[in-house]
Amino acid sequence: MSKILVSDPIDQAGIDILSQVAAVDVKTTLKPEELIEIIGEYDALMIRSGTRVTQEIIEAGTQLKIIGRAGVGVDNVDVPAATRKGIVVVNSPEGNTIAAAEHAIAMMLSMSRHIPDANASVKRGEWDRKTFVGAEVYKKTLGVVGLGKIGSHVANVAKAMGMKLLAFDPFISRERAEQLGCQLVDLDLLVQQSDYITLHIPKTPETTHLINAEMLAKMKPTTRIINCARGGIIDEQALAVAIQQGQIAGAALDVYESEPLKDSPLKSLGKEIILTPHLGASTTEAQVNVAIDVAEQIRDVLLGLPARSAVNIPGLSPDVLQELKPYMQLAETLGNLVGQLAGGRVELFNVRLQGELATNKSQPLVIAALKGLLYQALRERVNYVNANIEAKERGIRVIETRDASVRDYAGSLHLEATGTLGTHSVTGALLGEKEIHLTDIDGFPINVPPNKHMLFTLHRDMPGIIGKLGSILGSFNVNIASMQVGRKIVRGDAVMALSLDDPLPDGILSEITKVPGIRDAYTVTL
Ligand SMILES: NC(=O)C1=CN([C@@H]2O[C@H](COP(=O)(O)OP(=O)(O)OC[C@H]3O[C@@H](n4cnc5c(N)ncnc54)[C@H](O)[C@@H]3O)[C@@H](O)[C@H]2O)C=CC1
Ligand SMILES: O=C(O)C(=O)COP(=O)(O)O
Repeated sequence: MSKILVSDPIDQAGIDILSQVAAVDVKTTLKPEELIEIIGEYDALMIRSGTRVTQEIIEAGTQLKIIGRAGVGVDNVDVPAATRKGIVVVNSPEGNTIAAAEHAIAMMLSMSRHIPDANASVKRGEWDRKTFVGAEVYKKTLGVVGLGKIGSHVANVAKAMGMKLLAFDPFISRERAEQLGCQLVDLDLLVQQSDYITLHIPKTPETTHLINAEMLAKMKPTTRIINCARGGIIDEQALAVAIQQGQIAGAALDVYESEPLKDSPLKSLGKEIILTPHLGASTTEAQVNVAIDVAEQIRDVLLGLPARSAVNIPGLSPDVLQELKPYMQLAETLGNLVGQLAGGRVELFNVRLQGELATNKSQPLVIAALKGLLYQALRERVNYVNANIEAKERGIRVIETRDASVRDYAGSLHLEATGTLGTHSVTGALLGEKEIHLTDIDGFPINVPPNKHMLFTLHRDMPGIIGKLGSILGSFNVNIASMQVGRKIVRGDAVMALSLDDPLPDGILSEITKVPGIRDAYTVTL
């Protein structure tokens, strides 16, 4: 039975799903060295932001197949190291969007009305109404940095509160920003004009210290800044100085350069600053959402199915995946088959997406085909995550082409592998939405479902060949389940595809190729 380690607090709904397929250990107080020591036993690791999954942990996770982040940010996971080892990293891109957006709004209003300090003063027995005079957000300008899922919801709510909206996001179109009621501007203008600035971007090398002393100096003395995205996007030292010196009015932070926040000049500031302990995603609703979302993906991956929100498998969004699911197996089977026909080292791999598959959305099928192609060499070590890297390291050039005009089937795939031993091709399609059929081998039309054990021959179409082949297989005690000949012209070249009940014993191929008229024979195990 598989084993899953849950190393951060996860809602029980997620644990229940994981328990359907694996033994689940919940250990939420592990030190890094303790995690390294035990991770080798586990097939999957489920985390939140509390666990740093370093390269060292990934190296020690010799059985790991998947790391599930019950939330959005995967900056605490060494994703490139996981990718190199073929470990899928999944997250929950939308499960906590509303929670994080509402936290940002709550921070903005709490900061404007000094709610945390006013509350504390009443609880101390005071009744001080002068100190806590606040500011309204109505008709003020909110600058949204990062107009993705969370930033968009914040913009919608802020608009409803009567705020004027500026946005900075180099990857968002002007039309999208306008739809959200935001004027798209550059960061300089945004920081100069905003009364409130809220950050909703990932932490990357480009965004680290994006808000630094220089940026803070451009802000108005009345500006308040909110960071519910990632620590380190604001330079904390520079922020503390800017608040102390009255360069800006205040800040509300949920995330920090180093968590938990220990010694920091931010802690000694007064009512100008609000600090929460990374609570953006901490609502009952969001925790149920992300736990279920990620646990389902871990369960699926352990059952051999693809994940819907893998961060290190390109182009696999849930709706696309749903559409492509039946074709993924087709692509993988054909890749495996053509790899075995080609034998030797493959140098060029051409994947042609045909009919309704001839769209950009079908790109994951290329990876699935590549995974199939590499299966003979790498077995279980190749997966959707590392297939591209493995192909590159083996010097396999992958060419992807599309032909929407091929209409024999709704969608079909044509794979061609050229290697040290020559070129082979195979085409396949789905019948009745699920059943895989091989429709062409090396340019010869056939129509057979793939079988675990198969034999293909290239021969001259002439009387007696089939009989001779049958007797050889019989003499080796191999039972034929089905047989089909594909030919272009009568008595010309032909391909025979045989499905066998038994594996082919060693030595049988040389017997088969001795039959006059049989030029080549290939065994395939799928
Ligand atoms: N405090 C908390 O508990 C939570 C924090 N988060 C964090 O919130 C952030 C935003 O999350 P989502 O909205 O779900 O992500 P998203 O991917 O939907 O949006 C991010 C946006 O940032 C933009 N962006 C990327 N680089 C940029 C740059 N250099 N300058 C300006 N814009 C840039 C992207 O184009 C995208 O539109 C992430 O850092 C995530 O980790 C998310 C959930 C909870
Ligand atoms: O989803 C995210 O990016 C978050 O920051 C939430 O973090 P958490 O799961 O609450 O540790």
